[in-house]
Amino acid sequence: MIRVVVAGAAGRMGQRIVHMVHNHPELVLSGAFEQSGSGAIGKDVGAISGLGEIGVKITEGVDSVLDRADVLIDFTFHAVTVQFARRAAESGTAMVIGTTGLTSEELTTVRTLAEGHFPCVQSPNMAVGVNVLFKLVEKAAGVLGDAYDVEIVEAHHRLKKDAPSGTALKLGQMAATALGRDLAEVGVMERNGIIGERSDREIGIQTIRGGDIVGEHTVYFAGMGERLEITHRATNRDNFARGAVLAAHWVVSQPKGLYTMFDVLGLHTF
Ligand SMILES: NC(=O)C1=CN([C@@H]2O[C@H](COP(=O)(O)OP(=O)(O)OC[C@H]3O[C@@H](n4cnc5c(N)ncnc54)[C@H](OP(=O)(O)O)[C@@H]3O)[C@@H](O)[C@H]2O)C=CC1
Ligand SMILES: O=C(O)C1=N[C@H](C(=O)O)C[C@H](O)C1
Repeated sequence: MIRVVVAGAAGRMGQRIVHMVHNHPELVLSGAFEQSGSGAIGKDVGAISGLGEIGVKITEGVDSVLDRADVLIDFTFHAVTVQFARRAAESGTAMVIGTTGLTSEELTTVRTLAEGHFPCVQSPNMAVGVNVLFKLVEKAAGVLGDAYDVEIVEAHHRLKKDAPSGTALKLGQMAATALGRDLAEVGVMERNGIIGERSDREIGIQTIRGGDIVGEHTVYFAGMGERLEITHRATNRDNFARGAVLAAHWVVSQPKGLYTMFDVLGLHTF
């Protein structure tokens, strides 16, 4: 059995991952933790996540459980993800990182640590449908080329902390790369006032936050006289959790290095 520890186990994603790990025939939930001060510490993680008691208590901090982990699944907060990656590097523990909002410096740190010390799957979206969307957008941008304006709109629940979503940024990167552009140069994340005409090369990424929207992404390829729109809508979090659990099962038998869901799902050549 593969021993899985879940970080942020009482969170929205943590709870769904606990469910999926608990019900997986080849995985065992060997630990679940929250940060110091959390009201969930000491409680049975099954009771918190709606499974009923399963005999695994939520403990305090990564060091309380890391020695019980073959793989650590992290859906928490960008700054702590890097701390967990440092600890995983020391112990050689595999990781699955779903947390978004990492700065480019934090992403570089995670990459360097993983390449030197442990296998890690990192993706801003673990859902199969979204990973297919990434590839469709890459292909569509490559075929349509500069004659079509690329605009991305994402919508999420009112409690989300980062914007734009990690998924929207990756969609922007996929389109930018296919068009030979650099998203850091051409990405436009806000428009307000007398901004003038749209430039040919910009890629717009706009954000909606409200209510309990789980996660929606639309990519527009707007041409003169026609428009292609490709949308993914998540209606619950199980798609993300299922992908994270698939990645956890896959990553434990990989050599050290940083991987994406394209590796897990075999989508590189799609
Ligand atoms: N890759 C993907 O497929 C997906 C990625 N995400 C990303 O996952 C992240 C989490 O999302 P979500 O579950 O909705 O957020 P939540 O806030 O519901 O869950 C995060 C959990 O992590 C806990 N946490 C924060 N700091 C620590 C720490 N130092 N140690 C242990 N636990 C900690 C939080 O505790 P506290 O409440 O005390 O802060 C909380 O319980 C976000 O970055 C989101 O964008 C979300 C869905 C899919
Ligand atoms: O915070 C969320 O909820 C989600 N975050 C991810 C992101 O930032 O892309 C993925 C998903 O859309 C849900």
